[in-house]
Amino acid sequence: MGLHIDTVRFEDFRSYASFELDNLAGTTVLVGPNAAGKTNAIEGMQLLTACGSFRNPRSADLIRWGKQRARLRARFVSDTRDLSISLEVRPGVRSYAVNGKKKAVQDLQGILPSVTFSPDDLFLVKGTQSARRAALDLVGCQLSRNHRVIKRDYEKLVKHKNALLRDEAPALLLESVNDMLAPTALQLFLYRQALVSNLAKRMASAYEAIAGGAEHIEAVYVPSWEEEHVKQASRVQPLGLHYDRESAEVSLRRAMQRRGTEERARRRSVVGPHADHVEFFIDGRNASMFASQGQQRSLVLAWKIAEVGIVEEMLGVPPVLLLDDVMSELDASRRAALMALVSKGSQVFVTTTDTSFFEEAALGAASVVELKGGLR
Ligand SMILES: Nc1ncnc2c1ncn2[C@@H]1O[C@H](COP(=O)(O)OP(=O)(O)OP(=O)(O)O)[C@@H](O)[C@H]1O
Repeated sequence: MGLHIDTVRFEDFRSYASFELDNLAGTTVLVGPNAAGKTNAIEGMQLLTACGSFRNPRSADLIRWGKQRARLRARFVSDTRDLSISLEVRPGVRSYAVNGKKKAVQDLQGILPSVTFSPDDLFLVKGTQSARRAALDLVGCQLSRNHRVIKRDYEKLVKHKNALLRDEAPALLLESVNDMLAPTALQLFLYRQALVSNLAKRMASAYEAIAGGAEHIEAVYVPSWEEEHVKQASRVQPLGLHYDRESAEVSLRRAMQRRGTEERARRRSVVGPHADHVEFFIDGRNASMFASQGQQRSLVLAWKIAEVGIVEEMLGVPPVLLLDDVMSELDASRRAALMALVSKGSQVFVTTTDTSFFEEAALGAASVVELKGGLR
C-alpha cells in the first residue's frame, strides 16, 4: 500500500480522553452505538489529513469539555516514507507539526489527502449555499496550497470590510478596501469556478453509472454579480456561464460599484465569492427545488466520486476515504456504487451502528474496531 495512516492517537479530543488505533491499512470499520464517538473519530482523521473538518467547528469545540487543549497525532507510512503529523488545538488556535517541526497548515497540503462522506453531505443539494461553498473549499484547499491561502486572506478582508460597513465608514475608504479585496476575490472565484467545472464533468459520468444514464446533470458555479440568477436561485440552468480572468474582473468591479449603496444600506458586503452560489441541475432544472430524495442522494454520491477522481488525478495519490455512517442512508444499488469506489485501493475508515450493512466478504477483509460509547 502507498502512503497511508498506520497509527492515530487522540488526547482530550471531543468525547475522547484518549483513543488509539494501530497497524492500520486497508479498511477499518468502526462500529458502535449512537454517541459512541464514531463521527468524532472520522473528524479527527479528517483534521489530520485534510486539515479541516466537515463540521466547521470552532477550535474550542474540538477540545474535550473541561480540558485546555486537544492533541491529535498520526503516523503516515509507505515503503519509502514515515511521517509523524500532529495537531494541537487550543481555543482559537490550531498548530500543526510534521516530524516534530511546526508547520503552517498550507504546508501540509497534499501529503495525504482524504475525502469524507457523512450524512450531512446528503443536504448538499438542498442545504444552504454556505455549506456548498464550504464543501467546495475543503476540496480546493487539499488540492492547492494557494486556494487555502487566498481563501484565508479573502475572509480576513471581507471581515474588515463588513466592520467598516457596520461603522458607516466613508465611501472613499470603502472604495480603497474594494481595491484591496478585488484581486483576492477574483482569484478565489477563478479557483472555485475551475474546480466546479472539473467536478461537473466527473459528476455527470458518475451519475450516469449510478442512476442509469437517462438524465443529464450539471453543476454550475454562479458568481454573486449574476444577480438575477442568484436572486431567483437559478431555477433554470444558466447556459454558457463561464468567465475568463478579464471578463470576471470587469464584472466583479462593476458589481462592487453598482451595489455600493446597497452594501452601505445593508451594512454588509454582498459582492464576492462569499455570496457566490453552487447550483446543481437535472435536465436543466435546479435540483435544490425539483430533485427527489433518490436523485439528491445520487447527486451527492456522484459529487463524492468526482472528488476522489480529482484528488487522484491532481495529487497522484488515492485519498483516504472517511465514510461516516452513510451505508444506512443508501439503498443497495447506491451502496454498491460506493463500495466499487472503496475497492479501488484507497485506505478506508467507515463507521456504522450495524455491521449487517456490509457484505460478509468485505467485513472479513476489514479490521473491525468496537467503540463502546461513554467515557474513554
Ligand atoms: N468537545 C467535546 N467534549 C466532550 N464530548 C463531546 C465534545 N463534542 C462532542 N462530544 C460528545 O461526543 C459524543 C459522541 O459524538 P459522535 O457524534 O462522535 O457520536 P456517534 O458515535 O457518531 O453517534 P451517532 O451514531 O448518533 O451519529 C456526543 O455525545 C457528543 O455530545
